Amino acid sequence: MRTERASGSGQDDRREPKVVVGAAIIVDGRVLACARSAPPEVAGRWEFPGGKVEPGETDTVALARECVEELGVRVEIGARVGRDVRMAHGRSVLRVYVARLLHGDQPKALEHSELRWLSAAELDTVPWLPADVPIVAALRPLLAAS
Ligand SMILES: Nc1nc2c([nH]c(=O)n2[C@H]2C[C@H](O)[C@@H](COP(=O)(O)OP(=O)(O)OP(=O)(O)O)O2)c(=O)[nH]1
Repeated sequence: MRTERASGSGQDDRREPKVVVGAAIIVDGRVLACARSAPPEVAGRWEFPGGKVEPGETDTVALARECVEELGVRVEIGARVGRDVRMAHGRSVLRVYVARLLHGDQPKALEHSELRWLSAAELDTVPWLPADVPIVAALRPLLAAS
């Protein structure tokens, strides 16, 4: 007989995965790629700016907050890029949206070690985090068309 495992908080392990949102900020056919500075196991890998959706936040609110915290920019969030990608043994998913810079804001590396604007042809020139790879593939035709 199958028994349900419970976590320390009393919730069972089949609850919805936590969502990490990322922003594919596109300007003139290039997307902003960001090199992680921490923690050590992912430092030097590249990602989309973003982070965990906190309780009570929508994806859009979380992404706008993270773009201010990490880059100092205001963004408008658009369409999804690719599908949710499972991470951390299925306990969380990565969900990426197209984003547009507002009010002439220019991204600054407030938390990342480096920022680069990559064209479709340059997407493979940086080592992306594993979960980002299928999303980068979905992004390529969008960049090429823009
Ligand atoms: N932001 C972001 N995180 C990603 C991407 N791809 C990927 O595997 N991740 C992973 C790395 C981290 O384990 C997790 C997000 O953690 P985070 O540290 O960015 O989130 P956060 O800003 O909310 O962090 P914190 O408040 O818990 O410190 O998702 C991506 O493209 N963007």
